[in-house]
This record gives sequence, C-alpha cells and structure tokens, in this order.
Amino acid sequence: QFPRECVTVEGLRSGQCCPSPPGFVDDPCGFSAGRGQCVSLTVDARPHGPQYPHDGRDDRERWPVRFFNRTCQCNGNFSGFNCGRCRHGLTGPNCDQRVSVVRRDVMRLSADEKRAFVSALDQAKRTVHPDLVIATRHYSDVFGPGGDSPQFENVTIYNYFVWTHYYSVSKTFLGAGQASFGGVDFSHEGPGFVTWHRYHLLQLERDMQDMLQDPSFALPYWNFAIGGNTCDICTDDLMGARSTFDSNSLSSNSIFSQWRVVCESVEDYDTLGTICNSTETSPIRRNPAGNVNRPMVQRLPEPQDVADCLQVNTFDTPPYYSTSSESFRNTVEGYSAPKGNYDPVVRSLHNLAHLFLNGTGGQTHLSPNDPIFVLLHTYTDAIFDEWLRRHGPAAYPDENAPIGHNRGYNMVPFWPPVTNSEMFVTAPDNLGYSYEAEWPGQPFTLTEIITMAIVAALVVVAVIFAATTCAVRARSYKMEGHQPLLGDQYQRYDDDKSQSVV
Ligand SMILES: O=C1C=c2cc(C(=O)O)[nH]c2=CC1=O
Repeated sequence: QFPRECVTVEGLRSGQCCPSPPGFVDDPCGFSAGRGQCVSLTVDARPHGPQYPHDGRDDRERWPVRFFNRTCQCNGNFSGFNCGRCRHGLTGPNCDQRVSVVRRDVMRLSADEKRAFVSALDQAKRTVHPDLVIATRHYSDVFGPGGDSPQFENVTIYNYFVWTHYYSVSKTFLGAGQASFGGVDFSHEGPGFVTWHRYHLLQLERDMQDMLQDPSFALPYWNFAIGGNTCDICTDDLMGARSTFDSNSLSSNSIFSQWRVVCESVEDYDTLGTICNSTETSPIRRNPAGNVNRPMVQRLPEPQDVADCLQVNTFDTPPYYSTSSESFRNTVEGYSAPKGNYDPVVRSLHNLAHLFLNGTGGQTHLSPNDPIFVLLHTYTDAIFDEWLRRHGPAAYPDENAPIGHNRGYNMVPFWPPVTNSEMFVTAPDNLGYSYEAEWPGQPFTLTEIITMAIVAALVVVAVIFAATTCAVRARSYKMEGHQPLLGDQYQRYDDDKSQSVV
C-alpha cells in the first residue's frame, strides 16, 4: 500500500510521499538526476456509476488522496514510488533496454522448474516486503490512540498480495453499530476487473524477481479450461494434493499445507471498524468439485468457453457491471455465459474456476491465500491479452463505471498510483511479458462446412476434367502418327553412339 518511510506522523500530516531513490540523499524522486519530481496528484473526477451511494464515506474514494496528495511523477522510462527503477519491460541504468519474460503453462514445467516455483512462492510467504507496509485502521483512526502511533504493519510479500485483494473488495464501513455497505468492489464486477488483476500479478512477479534476484522469473499459468471435475494442478509437486484424512485440507506432503491464511475475520473487521492485519490464522481449505449443494459450479470451464469468449467483440457494455451483456469483460470474469449473454444464474470462466475450488480460493475476501489464485489469474490475464491482440485498440469506459473502475481511476490500493488505463495495453509490447499459450479454435459453422464441401467438389471436378482432356489430346496426337518425344531423343543418342564406335 504505502512506502514504509512515508507513514510517519509528519509524512501523513503533510500528505506528501516523495522518497529519495537508493543512493540519493535528501533528493525526493531523484530530482537532481532528472529521474522525477514531487507533484500534486490529480485524480479521476468523472462520475462513477449509481451502485455506490455513499460518497465521502470511504477511504478508497479518489484513491489515494485520503492519505497522500503529493507523489513522485517520474520522467521518461523511470518508475517506482521514488523513481528509482524502470517501467515494466525496461532495464539498464537509463531504463532504455527492453526486457521480457515468458509466462508458461505450469503443467509443462520440468520437475525442477515446478520445485523452483513452489519454493519461490513459499519464500515470498515468509519474506517481509522490503518497501511497503499496510494500514490496519481506517484513516479516521490511522494516527493511533494517542495520535502519534501510525497504524501500519510490516507484511510478507505474499501476504501483501492477499491483503491488497482483501482491501479492494472489503465493505464500506459506515460507523459503529451500522451495517457496512457491501455493494462496492474496487477490483471485480466492472471493467477494472482485468486491469486491476493484471497489475496485482505484475506487482507480485516483480516483488518475487527482486526477492530471488532473478529478473527472468515469470509467474506460470493454469489452463483451467479443461472441463471435467479433476483439479490437474492439485498434486504435491504443484499446488498440493487433497489430504487423505480430510477432504477439505491439503496433503501434508505439500508445503502449502503449512501455510496459514490472513484476512479471515471479515465479520470482526466490519463490525469493529478495523482492517485486516498481517496475523496468520487457519490453514488453506480446498475441496475441488466437492460441493454437493452446488453441482453447477463443481466442474471446470470447457476449452470451447475460452474460444467463445474471445469472440465477444465489445470490451464492456453499460452498465459496466456484473449484469452487463455482450461484454467481453463480464464474460471472462464469469457473470455471463461464454458467448456473452448475461444470465444471473450463470457462473463461467474465471468465477467458475474460483467456485470449483470450493474453499479458501472460492471466497473473494480470502481467495489469494490459496496459491492457485496466482495461476488462475495469470490464465485469465492471458485470455485478456489474447483478446486485446485480436480486438485492439479497444474502448475502455471513461465514466459511469462502478466506483474504482473508470479508465482514469487509480487502482485501489496500489502505490505508486496507477490507473486502469495504464494496464489496458498489450503485454508483450508494453509491459515486458508474454504468454506461451495455444488458443482453442472455433468449430466450423454449417455455412462454413457447406462452403468447404462446394469448394472441394469443384476442385475434384476440375482435376477430373483436366485429366480427361490430357488423355484425349494424347490419344489423338498418337493417332495422327507422331512419335513420343522421349523416344525421339533416345533414338538420336543411340545413333550418335553407334557413329563414334565406328
Ligand atoms: O475470489 C473470488 C471468488 C469468487 C466467487 C465468485 C462468484 O461468482 O460467486 N466470484 C469470485 C471472484 C473472486 O475473485
């Protein structure tokens, strides 16, 4: 959420968060080296949709001005909260060299690659985030009981990934004794679903690259569109098999059986007016295809569902919400049927994959605690990127999307501020990563089958006609008394040979 050095009493009171990059002393945003400068923030002022009626009551409105209104604006290809690093996809001292990583199918990794990925995730679960800390109170209480103890905590890299998702989906606290407002979601049920989750993954990938000191580290993906009711990545060499003792738990052979979740006590946060902190509580729960009460969501999406959703032409449609029809975004998110028609009882693609997991990974405030979340979302992002490649440049709504989802809105709660628009670009050209993926094809339509049959029949007729014409011509040529050409040549050669021997 915010850089550690900004969350002091003075920092919060000044509303300024402009740290110096490493190696620069007292030089906000590396101004002296031309990296950037500390500027006032401008935020999206366009109207949001009607779903949120509590303007003025939530810290996440006009993000991040409730906390900070001055931040680093970096020049050229410099980037980061202190302009100390490069934009995604660039590297080198001047950030002018292109760099790219490839996200691959997790099932196609070698045994060593699988081990390395699982171990990297586990290291991220245990490594404190080097730069960022999280708020554990709403802004009204953030200075602490005496007004001099800012309520922020350290958090590990992976738990930060979980916490940001929780913070973006949590309810609006309206005061002690009042019901919190749940009709708000800064990362789902709107056009920002794809852009928010894209940045979420990019941040984790970069944090893990830094942690591993390996700029080539790439998050893999799970092709969840395999149909059926088997979780193919739920094995002990990947995301953990099912425990033989408890169908809702992970096998003790998996490192993930030792993970403990954060942000579990949502009811407490909502009634007490607190925020999830970095305390870890229960183990991950997962029971793929095991929910007998909801058979409709106990199967995985089909390959054809992906092919169908990639054919939906329009990025998003009014009201830019979970009720939108003929919207690619609402389709890949999974509130519409795969061909794009909205149906309130349908759960498809991304939503279906979450619900299939039937446990921690199926509850929005908790889901990233299950590491399957990472792989499920890289695949969702791969579909989004393929859609952009096929249909771009595409229109993203400027206004009237649900709060947090307008094109120019800064995505909550990322720091430094980053808009939905900045993630609405093709990844290989703009963000320094690509997917090694194959996309299911469309089956042929009846018209296409008939057209192909007619073309094939015409080709056959043409070949037969050509062959018959040749045969007839050859026969008439012979009947007119001509010798075959080859015969002529042999004749001459033989004549020459007999002359030279003589
Ligand atoms: O973690 C999530 C869990 C979800 C459940 C649904 C649903 O459609 O009921 N959608 C979800 C999205 C998530 O991100």
